Amino acid sequence: MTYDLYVVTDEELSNGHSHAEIAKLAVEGGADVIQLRDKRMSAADLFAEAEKIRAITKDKALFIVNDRIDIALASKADGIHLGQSDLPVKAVRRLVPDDFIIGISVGSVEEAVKGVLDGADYVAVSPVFSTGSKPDAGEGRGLACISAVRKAVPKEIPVVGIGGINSGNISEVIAAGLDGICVISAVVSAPDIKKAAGDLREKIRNIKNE
Ligand SMILES: Cc1ncc(COP(=O)(O)OP(=O)(O)O)c(N)n1
Ligand SMILES: Cc1ncsc1CCOP(=O)(O)O
Ligand SMILES: [Mg+2]
Repeated sequence: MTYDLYVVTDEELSNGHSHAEIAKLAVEGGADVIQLRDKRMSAADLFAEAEKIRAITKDKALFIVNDRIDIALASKADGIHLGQSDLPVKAVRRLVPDDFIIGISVGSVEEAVKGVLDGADYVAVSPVFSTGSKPDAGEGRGLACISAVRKAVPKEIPVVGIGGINSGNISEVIAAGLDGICVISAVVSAPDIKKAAGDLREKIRNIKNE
């Protein structure tokens, strides 16, 4: 299981694609992880997209649901992504099977260490750079935060990063310590989602093999 290329869906930032269409094209391009993220859909509509994405990702990619443990469990997703203002990791850990993946957004070493102690399976430095894709994300934490978090958490815990990452800065974020990169616009807003995912994944693999 790898977190090399982690694609977060966003219908509003795509050129007319549904979450499931984005997921299908990204998986065809080689995405390792798909996160369903939508702050506006009804539970019924979100569940319908989640079921489609579960089928698309089966045996091909991990499927993570943002924020919503009800949708994640009901759709048999592989895991959930939680932020600092979402349900606490400890509370969700009590609800889910042992192999269920819990990811946590972190903006500091302290949040990363606490997240792992509470039971998170991966940490996401968030946001790495400032981004227009999440207006309330705040200021970028920068490369120093990546390096500090990577040093502070056990090597078995993947450290990914999100926010303003694209083909032009992958090298530096991986050099700083990221195990995988999470993107919205670099894939979802591209004219050819499959090609954008494929190009990014190839670049990540090449950098890691250098
Ligand atoms: C992989 C990944 N990292 C960070 C986030 C952001 O989570 P959060 O801070 O809870 O903000 P919202 O995405 O819920 O607006 C994420 N979703 N995925
Ligand atoms: C969901 C999320 N969480 C922190 S930044 C962000 C948005 C990332 O989008 P982009 O890859 O387009 O900067
Ligand atoms: Mg959240």
